[in-house]
Amino acid sequence: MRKRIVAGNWKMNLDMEKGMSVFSEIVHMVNDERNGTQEVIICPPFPLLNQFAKLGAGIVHVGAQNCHDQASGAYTGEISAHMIKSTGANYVIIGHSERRQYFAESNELLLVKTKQALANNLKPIFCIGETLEERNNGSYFDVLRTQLKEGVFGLSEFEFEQVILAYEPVWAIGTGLTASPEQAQDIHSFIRQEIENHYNQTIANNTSILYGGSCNPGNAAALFAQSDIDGGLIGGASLKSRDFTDIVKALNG
Ligand SMILES: O=C(CO)COP(=O)(O)O
Repeated sequence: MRKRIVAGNWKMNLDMEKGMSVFSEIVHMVNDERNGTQEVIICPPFPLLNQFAKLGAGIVHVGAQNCHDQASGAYTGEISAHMIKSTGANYVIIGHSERRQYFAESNELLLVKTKQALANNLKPIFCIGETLEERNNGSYFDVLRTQLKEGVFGLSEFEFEQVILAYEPVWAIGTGLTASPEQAQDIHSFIRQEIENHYNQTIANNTSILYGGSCNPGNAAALFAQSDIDGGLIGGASLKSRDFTDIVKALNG
């Protein structure tokens, strides 16, 4: 059976002191709310990974927000999947729309990054999503299909089984405009069908597909009640311990 997951993406927010304080609160609160079938993950900026991996104590897991596509070498300023793993983190977000947009990351590059992550025993949280223009001009199914086909569908079955997918419509990220539960379910069921077409039904049924984009304590329960939505990838609301924990609670049903 697939896992239900809530992951927080802190993006480039909070410093060491504030980050430690919010994360400690989250660990404490999630410990009280915990339900063994769920996975709770926080993806802070790189400098916080090691401290958080220790503090998380297996109650809240830790992931990075990006990794480099090469194992090591002369790439000033970059961080490898191996380095991330060595901090105690177990996850990495790959292909967030902000990376695709601001750092020109292509589907092909993201496939290489995903392989690097897997080679270092990091679970990739692979993001796909359409822009507002693509939603409005009706090309979004094609866009999502291409992101899957040129990206994660380049993995073997064995590799793909380690991947968590996240559907994040770009028009819903940080805008307060959430996809309705029906709109999101529609896309999630399309993604699951694409997985079945490319791999098989068992793999499709076992893949966790998270929704991301202005998810908050007020709308999380309705989104998570959809049959193909297995949790959320949370931006802004993951920076507030109470809001984030309320979203974790919404996953309990
Ligand atoms: O980009 C996101 C998570 O990766 C979503 O961000 P918001 O929840 O702030 O819209």
